[in-house]
Amino acid sequence: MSKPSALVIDDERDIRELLDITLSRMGLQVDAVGNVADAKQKLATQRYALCLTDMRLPDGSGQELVELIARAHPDTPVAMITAHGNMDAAVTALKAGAFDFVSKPVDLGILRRLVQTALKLGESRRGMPVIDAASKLLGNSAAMQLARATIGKLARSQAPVYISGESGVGKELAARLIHEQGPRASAAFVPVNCGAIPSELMESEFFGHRKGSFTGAHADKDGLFKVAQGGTLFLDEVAELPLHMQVKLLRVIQEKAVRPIGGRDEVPVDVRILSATHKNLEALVANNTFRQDLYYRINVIELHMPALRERREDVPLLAARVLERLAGGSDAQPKLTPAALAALNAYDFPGNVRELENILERAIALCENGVIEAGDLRLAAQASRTAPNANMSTSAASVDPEDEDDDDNSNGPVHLDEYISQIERETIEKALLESRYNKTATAKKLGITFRALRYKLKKLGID
Ligand SMILES: Nc1ncnc2c1ncn2[C@@H]1O[C@H](COP(=O)(O)OP(=O)(O)OP(=O)(O)O)[C@@H](O)[C@H]1O
Repeated sequence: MSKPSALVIDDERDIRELLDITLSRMGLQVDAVGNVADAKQKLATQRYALCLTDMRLPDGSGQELVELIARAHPDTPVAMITAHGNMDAAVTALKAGAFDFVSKPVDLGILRRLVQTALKLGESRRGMPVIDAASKLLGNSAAMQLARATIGKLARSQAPVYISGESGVGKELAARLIHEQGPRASAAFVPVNCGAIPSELMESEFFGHRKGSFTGAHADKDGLFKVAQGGTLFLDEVAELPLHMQVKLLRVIQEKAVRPIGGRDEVPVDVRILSATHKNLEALVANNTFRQDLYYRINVIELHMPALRERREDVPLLAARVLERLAGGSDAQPKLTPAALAALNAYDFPGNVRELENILERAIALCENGVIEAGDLRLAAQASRTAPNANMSTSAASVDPEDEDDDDNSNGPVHLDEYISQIERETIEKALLESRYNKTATAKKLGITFRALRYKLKKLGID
């Protein structure tokens, strides 16, 4: 098999030579040129497995080359060599389609990893197993098809992606797919809920610590960046990062290196950062609770996951798959009556796909003979407390003939639901008080996950 080839564009002879030697030792055949015109000529005649370009060139800019390659040779990964600390140039290049950047003076360890990632992108084009995204991130609506196509493209880049969208829309699922479809798939995907780590433990959790660096540090501990080495770190609920951690994270992204607590040296890290929050991060930047510079760096590319009510046509497919999964392969899979399906189709789903899953799980428990009636969905009572569009929710409830006389029936199921909610609310409020409003401790006390607690707080309108 012929060697993969690389094109290096830098006007400094020393750097060209250094890159040439390093890449040649990695088994690449290297062409090294010193300006834009020569680079264009090479690109017109040969296919490259990788391009590395300097930012400032005598007859133009590296940015111009990045744009040209993204447009005319989209299969060729191009990385920008930036001046130390010039993240603005790196972000601009990533936005234009560069797959990564490396800053000067070039750290050879980081460069080697970058090259390996680029070569893997080539391998993935040559028949590595293809992930069927449509069977994981379900939905045939135009919005979901676009989301899946965007995810496929983002998987090829190393740029930080910020995934926005309401709670339960599938942000984590999207992040997993970006990881699984990309060159980092064989390394770890490490999701971390930034709201669930106590502020004082955060630095040690992220960066690790050395034995004896603080009371209780009985042994060396690897941080999450180390665990995710070569893979992806997914910062869920990134808005919950305290300001002191935001500063530290910014440095890591810039330097591509971490320093464990008590450690003397910085350790290079090769981790792609994906982040998400259901909060409006831009608004948090505006009121100074989230650093603008960090926002700018984690949000190089934004992927917006649409709310379920904006793609109602996906509800029947999602409902069918959830029922299938909950039935666990048994033949006695519960069925929705047409009225129940109509009620779901008209419902607003403030908690999105996660809420749909919860509704169906509860309906399976409530229904008789494996037939889910509209009343088993309990949409009306739930919607009156949570749906932003109460009219829509009421119309959903009216699809169910059984619910029509519920108002006159004080023993009816809606009242049972409210009674249960009341108990839930009291129990959660008591646990919150006892845990001094620490949500992680509250969730532990209640024996539920942090996410489940957050969902219930939202559902019950507890602030
Ligand atoms: N398009 C989809 N197809 C199949 N399942 C989905 C889809 N979207 C979401 N889900 C499911 O809904 C649930 C919630 O998804 P996920 O945790 O990815 O949402 P999220 O946006 O990260 O939520 P949060 O903001 O609360 O962290 C999961 O069980 C996930 O598998």
